[in-house]
Amino acid sequence: MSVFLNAYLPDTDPLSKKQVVDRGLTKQSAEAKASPYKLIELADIRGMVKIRMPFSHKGTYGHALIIAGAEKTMGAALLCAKGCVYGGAGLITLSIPVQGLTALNTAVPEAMYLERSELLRSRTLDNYDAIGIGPGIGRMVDSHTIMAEIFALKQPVVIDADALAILSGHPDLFHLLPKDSILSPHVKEFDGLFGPHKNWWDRLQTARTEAKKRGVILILKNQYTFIVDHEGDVSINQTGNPAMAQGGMGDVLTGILTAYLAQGYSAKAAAILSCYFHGKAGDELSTTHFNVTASEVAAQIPITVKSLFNKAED
Ligand SMILES: NC(=O)C1=CN([C@@H]2O[C@H](COP(=O)(O)OP(=O)(O)OC[C@H]3O[C@@H](n4cnc5c(N)ncnc54)[C@H](OP(=O)(O)O)[C@@H]3O)[C@@H](O)[C@H]2O)[C@@H](O)CC1
Ligand SMILES: Nc1ncnc2c1ncn2[C@@H]1O[C@H](COP(=O)(O)OP(=O)(O)O)[C@@H](O)[C@H]1O
Repeated sequence: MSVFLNAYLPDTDPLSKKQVVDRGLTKQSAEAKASPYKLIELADIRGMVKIRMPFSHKGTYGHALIIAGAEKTMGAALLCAKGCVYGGAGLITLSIPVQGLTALNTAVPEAMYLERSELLRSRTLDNYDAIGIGPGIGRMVDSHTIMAEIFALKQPVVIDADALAILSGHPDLFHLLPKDSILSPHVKEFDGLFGPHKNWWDRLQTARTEAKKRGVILILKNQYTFIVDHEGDVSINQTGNPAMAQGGMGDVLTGILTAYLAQGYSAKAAAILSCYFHGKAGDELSTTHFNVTASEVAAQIPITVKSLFNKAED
């Protein structure tokens, strides 16, 4: 029986009711009329995860830099760092305001610290395999200059939360965004970037056009999260549940995304795997928890990934 796109949207419109969704990312690709809308299935995920190899070491899994946090939103930075640690990056450095240093050393001792002022020192940014920026940065001093320096590296970067707001206010900067970057807006952030939309169908069409035009991955977050790629294809993530509707959940996702990029996954694979495991971790926790915290989701990630290799069911 066919599945239609409207089942995955929170509102109604006439067009999504007619749009068929393919089950699985590759099953229909050989057919002439493959749908641009595809459900992410467990079998897709199994084929994408790289196993951890004998003799590998921390250097094998990449060095991630997270730029996050402000005095009153240091929690966002710590949650993002936790997402990155549990997401499996080999080394993690967190650039936060100095007031957060004790909290960092206490809550996430695996992560190293980089002074904000160091970010603009020559060649500092060259030391990292992946950079994620945004959770809780608020009105970070020098944000425009720092983002311009990061973009000048011409490497994919993960952009979330307040960094999206900075892009919304600076089209010149948005224009410089490196190809293969990952943007992870929720609906309000998405409309902040691209203007208001009358419904989710329209929003998805804008996402497809913009992702193609800019050569980036757009992760439009919701109960069902849409991962829109450079071809304008939309991978629909089905994991996740309302127990996860709590502050900081997106900050953890940003950390996981940065961890997967640092580990050498393509931007699209990083986006698909991160969204799948983030939601799946929340699903596993919700079997015993009425609501789940962002910290718990982060800590569940390695367990969720490991269980992929233990279970044969689909
Ligand atoms: N512990 C910490 O330090 C934390 C720090 N954080 C950090 O703080 C910064 C600002 O975060 P923020 O929550 O104040 O603003 P933002 O996320 O833009 O929301 C504004 C309004 O948009 C809406 N809305 C949001 N999501 C939606 C959705 N999925 N679907 C639909 N609507 C949605 C909602 O409006 P409503 O629908 O309630 O009218 C909401 O009130 C940011 O950097 C973040 O990383 C947080 O992560 C929390 C933990
Ligand atoms: N009802 C839900 N079902 C599935 N996933 C959810 C639900 N509510 C929130 N999430 C997930 O939690 C994350 C929230 O991100 P975001 O709004 O940026 O949070 P924050 O800014 O508090 O970190 C997204 O990944 C979203 O998919």
